Amino acid sequence: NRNVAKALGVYVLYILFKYRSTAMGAKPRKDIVGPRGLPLIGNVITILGIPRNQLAQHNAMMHRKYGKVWCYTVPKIGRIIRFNDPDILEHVLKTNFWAYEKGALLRDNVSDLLGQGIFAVDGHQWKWQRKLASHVFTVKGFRTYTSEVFVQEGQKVVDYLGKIADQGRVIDLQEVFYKFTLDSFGEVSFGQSFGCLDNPEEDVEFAAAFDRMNTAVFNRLFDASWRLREWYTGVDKQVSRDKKIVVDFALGIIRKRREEGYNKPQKDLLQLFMDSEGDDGKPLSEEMLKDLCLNFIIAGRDTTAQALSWMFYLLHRSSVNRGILPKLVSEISSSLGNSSPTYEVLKQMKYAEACLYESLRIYPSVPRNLKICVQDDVWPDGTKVYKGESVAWHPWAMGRNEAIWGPDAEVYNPERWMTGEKPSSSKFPAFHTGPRTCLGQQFATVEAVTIMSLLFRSFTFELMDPHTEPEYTAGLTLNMAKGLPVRVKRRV
Ligand code: HEM
Repeated sequence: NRNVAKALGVYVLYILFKYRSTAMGAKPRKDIVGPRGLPLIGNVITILGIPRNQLAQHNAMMHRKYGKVWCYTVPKIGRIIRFNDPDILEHVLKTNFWAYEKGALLRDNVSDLLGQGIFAVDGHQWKWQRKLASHVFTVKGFRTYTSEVFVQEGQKVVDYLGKIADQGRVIDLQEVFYKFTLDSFGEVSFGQSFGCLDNPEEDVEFAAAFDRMNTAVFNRLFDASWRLREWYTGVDKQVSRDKKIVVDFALGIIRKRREEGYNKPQKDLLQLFMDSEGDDGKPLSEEMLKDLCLNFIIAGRDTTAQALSWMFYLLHRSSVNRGILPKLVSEISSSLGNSSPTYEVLKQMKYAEACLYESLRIYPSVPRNLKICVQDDVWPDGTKVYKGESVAWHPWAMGRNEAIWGPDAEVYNPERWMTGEKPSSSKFPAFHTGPRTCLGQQFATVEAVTIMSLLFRSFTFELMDPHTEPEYTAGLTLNMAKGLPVRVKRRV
């Protein structure tokens, strides 16, 4: 009837007026700057128009235009407030930690890959997993065990690169680092390597499946209708197949361990978790053991391999300060000589650590991040954040921000880390900060310093293209799209 039609018309006009420049559902706000959006859909068209591998650059450009806090709106997610400031980061990730969560939307998008593991969950679920995992990392002997694994797997890389050097071949160093970190993780997590370095020229099924899932999951974060898209394109079937490969692998190892028991002197991650209790005082379920181990592999494999790749790029690119590499090589030879690296010696190699962290400042393996506000909040600069709004920060943009790092922010200068006063984790958030800070920072640092020591002690490297910055792939982490082709020579 006419009255209903009239009421509907008025309602539509009201909605169109209310959401004239924001996505439907996002609270319209005049107190915060950002690009004007379209009625009902907000800024979604602009966002989708940004090439996925240019998100970091785009975000840095927007901060230059709008300052340290700006926002946009998209359907389903609502308002996303972006910031680029250590004080705000400290507030969001530390001071007012409980006011922000990863949220159900993220959990839903990534559940195929992360299940109910530590990375994906919030609140009580996260708290007890964090407590358990933190305990495992401080178990006596775990550090020694892991550094022995790094040396053992690193030696395989040295043997392989020796052959490549003798053949005069060009090699993708990033791929070698992926194999090294995955095999090391296999040993550390499950007491068995994935075998990538035993036959480095061949693909390993687990790694290939894992990589495809990673890409599929990342693409979901940009697409509210991903279920439909994946069904239409058949990606859903591929994801199911890949998930089965990854999950069967992990469950197979867990079941075998249950049947055969464990009698090695050093416990791997799986055994440490199997010997622990859940928050209900009972042993962990198979499902939880699988999620925990897979979350650790996800956390540590790509991040560390990429950090190594970007560091090798920065150390060899044409614009590098020529004094850095000789200083690093000299520290390696004076600390190690010809002996095998040990945890204690590696921890003393401060210049090697500085080279790694300086690289992570410019190329953080996790370049962007986002949380959902679950309690209204006010930031130190006065910005109001309402429940349901998302907040996002960009370690990539923060590392290049002159207001944070000074006019030479874009220069690779490990000396920044040698002054005795380390930058706070809010200024350098490559490993996150606050209660959810990375549990594997020491692990990753020792792993990276081990492999770089072994490699620089035996080889020299030459980039095939030292003048061009490698392109990134669209992904949760900063992968080089075409790898890092290098020529390797034996050091004379
Ligand atoms: C260069 C290497 C690494 C970088 C740059 C890095 C960075 C990060 C970042 C940014 C987070 C926060 C992610 C988020 O919650 O959104 C994180 C969390 C985490 N990382 Fe790392 N990570 C590295 C290596 C590792 C390694 C080797 C391990 C394991 C041995 C590890 C274990 C974890 C775990 C368990 C968490 C989750 C902590 C929690 O939610 O309470 N990471 N890492």
